Amino acid sequence: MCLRPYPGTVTLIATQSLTKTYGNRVTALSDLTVTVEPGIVGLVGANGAGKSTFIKIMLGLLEPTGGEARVLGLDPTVDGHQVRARVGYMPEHDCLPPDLSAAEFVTHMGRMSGLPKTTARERASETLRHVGLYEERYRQVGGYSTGMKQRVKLAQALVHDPDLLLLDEPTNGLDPAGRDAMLGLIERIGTEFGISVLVCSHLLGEVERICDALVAIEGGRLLRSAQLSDMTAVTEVLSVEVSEGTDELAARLAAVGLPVRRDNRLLLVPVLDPDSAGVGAGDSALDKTYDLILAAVAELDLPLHRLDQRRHRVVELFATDPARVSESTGAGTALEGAR
Ligand SMILES: Nc1ncnc2c1ncn2[C@@H]1O[C@H](COP(=O)(O)OP(=O)(O)OP(=O)(O)O)[C@@H](O)[C@H]1O
Repeated sequence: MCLRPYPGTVTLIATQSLTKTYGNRVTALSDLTVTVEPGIVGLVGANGAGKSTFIKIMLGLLEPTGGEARVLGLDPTVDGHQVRARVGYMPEHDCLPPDLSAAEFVTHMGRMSGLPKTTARERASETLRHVGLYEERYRQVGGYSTGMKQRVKLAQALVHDPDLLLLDEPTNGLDPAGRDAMLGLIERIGTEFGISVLVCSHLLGEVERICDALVAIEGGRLLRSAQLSDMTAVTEVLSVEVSEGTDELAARLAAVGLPVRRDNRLLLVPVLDPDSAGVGAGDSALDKTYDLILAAVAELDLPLHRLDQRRHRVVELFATDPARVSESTGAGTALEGAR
């Protein structure tokens, strides 16, 4: 695999009012206008949000019913072949022939992408080594674990050395160790090999771990597209957690003029208004707020567990129905579909 920088100035994906309706009944994508720049980008949304539909349109496998799309400057509805020559695709569901070895299958996919026979064989070995399956490459795929099958799916997407990888729920079915390994691989593909990656997922924790930017969709509509750092910018609220005496501390903070809101074990304290009486000239309102909290904790002699400036969370972008947000996956917050 050759080392190279991201194809810097090329916009990876651009859509204008992209719409896809299935059979005049289900609108999977609705008037979606978005631009995706090079890097590792997360396409996040609950199950049924339209992520797979988006990927299939980008690959030229589905026709949109309205609007336009460009992938690496190409129109997938007319240049599907050229798009697929430059883009690797890892589908969500199991699609591997059980009676072929990984080496045979990945070589075959390389041939399908137009590589000559010997090159395809060499590239298959190299790619399988890269995903950690070199020793096992002559075993039949049917006997592989889920984690190994996911790696074969990743290898076949990489075999023709694409400029862009489209990965649909790449950690599907993996245990925590397998998930970590897969995320590590995706990160290396982006950072070491300079291949841009669009990762579709309903697991916010995962994409937050490895992505530079996120495109968030809900019900086929764009919620937001931005750098991850912009989505998790600091707020004007401090979080305080003490191991005991939370009620006492809340009362003391209120008494010194800090309005407090309780969120389970946390006390949330807005940063003082810079013009308020307690903030002297030369003091920053933030420092003053920290000082008042630390003084209250010290006076009450409480064990301070945490004190920091609260950040926005990506999950705040999505509908706040708690039934559709679950923290129980081991991969951070998961967005649950409405269906
Ligand atoms: N071939 C199809 N015919 C009819 N409706 C479809 C078809 N494919 C998808 N849909 C519907 O379109 C909507 C978007 O589906 P899509 O698979 O793109 O979402 P997704 O975000 O990828 O979800 P998942 O992760 O569950 O696949 C859903 O309501 C889905 O039921």
